[in-house]
Amino acid sequence: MQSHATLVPEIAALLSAIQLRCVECSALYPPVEAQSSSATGLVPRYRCECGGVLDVELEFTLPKQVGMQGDEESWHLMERASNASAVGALWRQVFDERASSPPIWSISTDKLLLDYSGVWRYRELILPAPERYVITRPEGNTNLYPVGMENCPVGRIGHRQIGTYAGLELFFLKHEGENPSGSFKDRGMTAGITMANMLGASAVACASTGNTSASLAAYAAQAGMRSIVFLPAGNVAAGKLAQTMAYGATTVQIEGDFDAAMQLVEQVCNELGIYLLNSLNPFRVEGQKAIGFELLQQLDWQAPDWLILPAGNLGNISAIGKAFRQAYDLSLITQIPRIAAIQAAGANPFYQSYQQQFQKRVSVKADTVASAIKIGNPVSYARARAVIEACDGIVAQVTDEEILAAKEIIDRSGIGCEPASAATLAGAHKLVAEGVIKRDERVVGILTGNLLKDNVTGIPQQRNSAVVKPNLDAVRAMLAQ
Ligand SMILES: Cc1ncc(COP(=O)(O)O)c(C=O)c1O
Repeated sequence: MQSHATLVPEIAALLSAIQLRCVECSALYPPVEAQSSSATGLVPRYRCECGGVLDVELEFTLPKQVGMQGDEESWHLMERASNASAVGALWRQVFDERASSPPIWSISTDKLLLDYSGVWRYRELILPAPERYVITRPEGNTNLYPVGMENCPVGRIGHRQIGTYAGLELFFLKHEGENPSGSFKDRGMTAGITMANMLGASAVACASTGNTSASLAAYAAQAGMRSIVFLPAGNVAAGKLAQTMAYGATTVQIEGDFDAAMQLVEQVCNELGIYLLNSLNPFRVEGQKAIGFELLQQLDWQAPDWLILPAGNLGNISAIGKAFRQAYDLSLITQIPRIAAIQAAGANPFYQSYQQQFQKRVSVKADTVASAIKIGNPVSYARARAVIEACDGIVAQVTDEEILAAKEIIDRSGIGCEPASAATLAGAHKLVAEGVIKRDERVVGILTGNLLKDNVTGIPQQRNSAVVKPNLDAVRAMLAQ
């Protein structure tokens, strides 16, 4: 990484505006520290001295041109207005203007333009990086499918079986498997790799159950950086492993589980000066906040009653919970959704801890068919716990059978998802049946990964498929069966 002296002034200024706060003890740190003994010059900080994880703090500034009807002075007055809803309206204007994808090539200036339609639509709330350092595919801008039951006023016929299964009248699924590498990880990765780029990193690394590694490898390739990934051998779905290797990552398959890989990568990065891009890195969490902002904007800033999502390493719940809180503080919304985190019963440390009112942190030996959430000692435990407590959220668990039953419904509706994502629908089904979520409440569920990531687990290999002779009689006979 670059030394402090060689950081360009605009990056040095951005870094000095950012502080990292420990989620456990509130200690504050700069995002990078100069260390003369280090061969790399600048040392990024991922943890507090007390071992706690860190959270980005940054003051938000509206872009100047927005809401500037009069002179600059009146704009500043407006910006400082005590009328919170007026400020909320200004932010909404910024995000609404950017939501439609602009041309990415300007003939008049002969310049490539940054696509602001996805994650970077919210750049002031995520990472106000100078444009030329931003590494983006672009990502985000994923669909929010209305999937409510029969009497739902919107949505496709084939999708209603999802709402019927959940027992929800107004239900939406946001498909994060529609991101460039096929999972929500791309949202955090664009922010994380942009920070790596600003710091002049030449190599990046992560531990992964498969989706982070695929995303990291894709973005590192784009940035011209080396990527090194640590995977639990034999526990990564073939599609994810194929992506990771095809994008050129050095792939270290360790004889151990994800939790062991996570411990190892942290050591390796600290010792060898490689930039760490797990969600332990607080800038990954900042990028993933865009899921929360985007779904609120897609609902015209009318917050849903509930958000449901699968929970593994707990980075995503931390990010979306933070986004909801910030959207509320900026008067973009008037109510904070409750969050339901769903764990697989065989990989349920967060659920067990929740059952004990979070009095103690639990870790387990994880085992589930949903390999993406096969995690026994989640890194973002403290962040996620704070989110659940602040939003009156809940943590539930579902069995592998419930996950696979829900996956079949999502797949057969034509939307499709990977096994871990189906925990969302399995959780909705269970929580509505138990009366925790009411059937007339407005609910958004997150589908975290694409169906093609794992083309084996939970996919009937035989149904509706047969090899026949190439003639009409054979086809007739087959269809009649
Ligand atoms: C498809 C999928 N769903 C859910 C998760 C869990 O997200 P988190 O680890 O942020 O809790 C992951 C994490 O790898 C994932 O890949």
